[in-house]
Amino acid sequence: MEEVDHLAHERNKAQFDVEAMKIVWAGSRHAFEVSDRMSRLVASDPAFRKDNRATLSRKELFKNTLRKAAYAWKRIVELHLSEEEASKLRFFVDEPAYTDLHWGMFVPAIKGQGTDEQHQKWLTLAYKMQIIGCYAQTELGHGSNVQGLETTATFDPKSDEFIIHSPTLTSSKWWPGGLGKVSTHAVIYARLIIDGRDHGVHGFIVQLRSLDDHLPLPGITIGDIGMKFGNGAYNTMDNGVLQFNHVRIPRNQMLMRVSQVTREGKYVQSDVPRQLVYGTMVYVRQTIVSDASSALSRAVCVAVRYSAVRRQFGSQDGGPETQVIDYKTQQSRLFPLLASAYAFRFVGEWLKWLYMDVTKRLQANEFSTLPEAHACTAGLKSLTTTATADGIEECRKLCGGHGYLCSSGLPELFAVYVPACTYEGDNTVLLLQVARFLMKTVSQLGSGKQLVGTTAYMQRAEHLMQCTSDVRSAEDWLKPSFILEAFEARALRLAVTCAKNISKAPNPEEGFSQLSPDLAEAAVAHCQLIVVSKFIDKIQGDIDGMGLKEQLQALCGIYALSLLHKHLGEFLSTGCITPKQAALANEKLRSLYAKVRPNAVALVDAFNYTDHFLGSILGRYDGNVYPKLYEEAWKDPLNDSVVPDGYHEYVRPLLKQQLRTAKL
Ligand SMILES: CC(C)(COP(=O)(O)OP(=O)(O)OC[C@H]1O[C@@H](n2cnc3c(N)ncnc32)[C@H](O)[C@@H]1OP(=O)(O)O)[C@@H](O)C(=O)NCCC(=O)NCCSC(=O)CCCC(=O)O
Ligand SMILES: Cc1cc2nc3c(=O)[nH]c(=O)nc-3n(C[C@H](O)[C@H](O)[C@H](O)COP(=O)(O)OP(=O)(O)OC[C@H]3O[C@@H](n4cnc5c(N)ncnc54)[C@H](O)[C@@H]3O)c2cc1C
Repeated sequence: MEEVDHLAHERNKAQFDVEAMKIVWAGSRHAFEVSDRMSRLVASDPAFRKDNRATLSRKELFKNTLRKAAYAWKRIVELHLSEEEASKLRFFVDEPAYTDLHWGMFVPAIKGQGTDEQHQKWLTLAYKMQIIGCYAQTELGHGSNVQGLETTATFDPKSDEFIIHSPTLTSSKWWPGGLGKVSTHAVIYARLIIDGRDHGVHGFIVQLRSLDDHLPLPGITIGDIGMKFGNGAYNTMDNGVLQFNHVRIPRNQMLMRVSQVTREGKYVQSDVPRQLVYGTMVYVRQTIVSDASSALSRAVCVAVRYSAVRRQFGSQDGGPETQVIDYKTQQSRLFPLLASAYAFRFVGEWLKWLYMDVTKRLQANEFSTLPEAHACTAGLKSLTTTATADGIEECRKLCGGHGYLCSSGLPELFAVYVPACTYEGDNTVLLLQVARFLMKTVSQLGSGKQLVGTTAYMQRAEHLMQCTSDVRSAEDWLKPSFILEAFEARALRLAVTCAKNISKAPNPEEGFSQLSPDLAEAAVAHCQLIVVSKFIDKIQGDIDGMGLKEQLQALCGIYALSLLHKHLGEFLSTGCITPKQAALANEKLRSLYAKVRPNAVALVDAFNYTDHFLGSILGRYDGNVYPKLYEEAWKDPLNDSVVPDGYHEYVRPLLKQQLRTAKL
């Protein structure tokens, strides 16, 4: 039977070259080709099927994940895939697994904090998966407060070993992914104790399980911490609990790039900043920003396609009803999310560049850009994951009742995604890190210190503190200079107000604590400015392809002006814009929605997602939603029999009783 594209009429309306946009979305032609090839490889292989996850029991689900991870590794080896290809393949398998932590944290922790010798020994094993590792930092009693960790690593000069110990219940490692059932090794974070002196938290490589029978080594207790939010979802991951009872490891298993312990038990701090112990978190936070654009774009792809398929009301003379995507309210909820998906993509690209740049500098012992890299990764991780988690849920609502079905793919996407607001740093805790950085920067204003990078705008404090916007028409709001000035003035004024209020407190720490809600808002304003400015930079760079610039300009305008609308109170109360200018911004926003409307389906096609990856009947490429939704319902195990199990025990007696009552 010939396949019908129910969305063809939408695709025909597109005013830009979708194939060219796919390259822009992917970052380069090469990235597009790798991504396209790997997604098809996964989608065409029945071993990677994932449509049954919500109905499997935890044990079946977990075993199935182990099977897929092993099979993925087999394919990676057989096909001689590069690191880039392998990581894309795992991405498209689309199932949280111990491998995420092995490749995503264990390997980077050793790479970033280990010495050359340690790389040689441990990375060689890890790259071949002859050992499997996880990242065990968080404890039952302490997650956000890394300095508060309780696990100890006490140096024993007699045997040249560290003794790893969990002194309390709250010091049990708790949460690390891959730990519960699979990892053979871990990078453990513990307090280094030498001769009774506490040198703070350091990383250690510890073997947890035997490589022969997988049993925990003596002195080690490990298990899974139990079911998590949602069916399927993150329950494919064995987040674990771990306790040590005086476990001995050789001295050379402390990660010694940042500081060393000598044979004699001398603690040596190199000139590398201590904060590099936190380096793996900086790396992962940076990857989380790109992942946010992937998760949000996926939800938006489902919601846009389905909104074009779904019709409600407005039928005239027996004609079709209105596509829900044509309702302005639907557009005002959906298009800012579409714009955010693109915005996060571009800021993620930039952040990756920033991270590489810092890494290069660190290698050359140049540490000056580390605080900014920390503030940017922490802030953007927080901003993008909060917006993405909220955005996925909004997309589910945008799909009406059918969005609540697991077959829409959205409940599972939300359940898998939402812990990103917590892991790798709670989002509020991270915003307060940005705020600390901002307060430091504000305190340097007027000192003659040259501000660079993402705080360079503060250099123009004198102007930004008193300027009023020159916007006179709705059209003016499309000009990058007007948008940037409004966002810069708002961010700076919020930060400066916080600094002034802190200075009134008895001491800075007390002031910071009292003002922390305002500080978190100032941090959000600063981070939104970064996203807006990187979007503008992207558009001002080289972009080839028919109509691409126009579409991206419209999306950038939607991103910025919808934020302006949402945070209007801040823009008005800080005097950055007038109520009249706010009304003009809203007028412009409406016209941008109209501009994007005919291109909406093509703009989500540019993400190049296969139906396998989307995992959503509502988001199917061909828009053939109703027959497939109907078909899918019959696959539910509850429909295996017409009369359900339990009818005879629990339903029939009730009905009989009612019959007797009725006869009375
Ligand atoms: C909140 C902080 C940052 C607090 O750090 P602190 O040293 O106690 O206190 P502070 O006075 O605020 O900071 C001291 C100083 O350290 C700086 N700093 C802090 N973090 C970094 C960094 N990463 N890079 C570079 N610099 C950093 C701060 O800016 C401070 O600098 P300053 O003294 O002001 O110049 C820290 O405890 C932290 O990062 N907590 C969050 C814990 C976290 O993210 N855990 C992640 C566990 S792994 C995980 O969740 C994996 C999930 C993976 C998955 O499944 O995908
Ligand atoms: C799915 C998942 C996977 C994980 N994987 C790993 C892993 O692989 N390895 C690992 O080591 N860890 C892992 N974690 C742990 C994770 O990193 C921590 O949960 C996270 O850092 C938050 O810490 P917490 O749980 O202690 O939150 P808490 O700090 O207890 O937060 C609770 C509340 O207190 C607030 N709060 C805390 N401190 C402050 C403050 N100073 N100021 C204002 N408000 C504050 C927070 O905003 C939050 O609202 C994982 C967690 C999850 C959910």
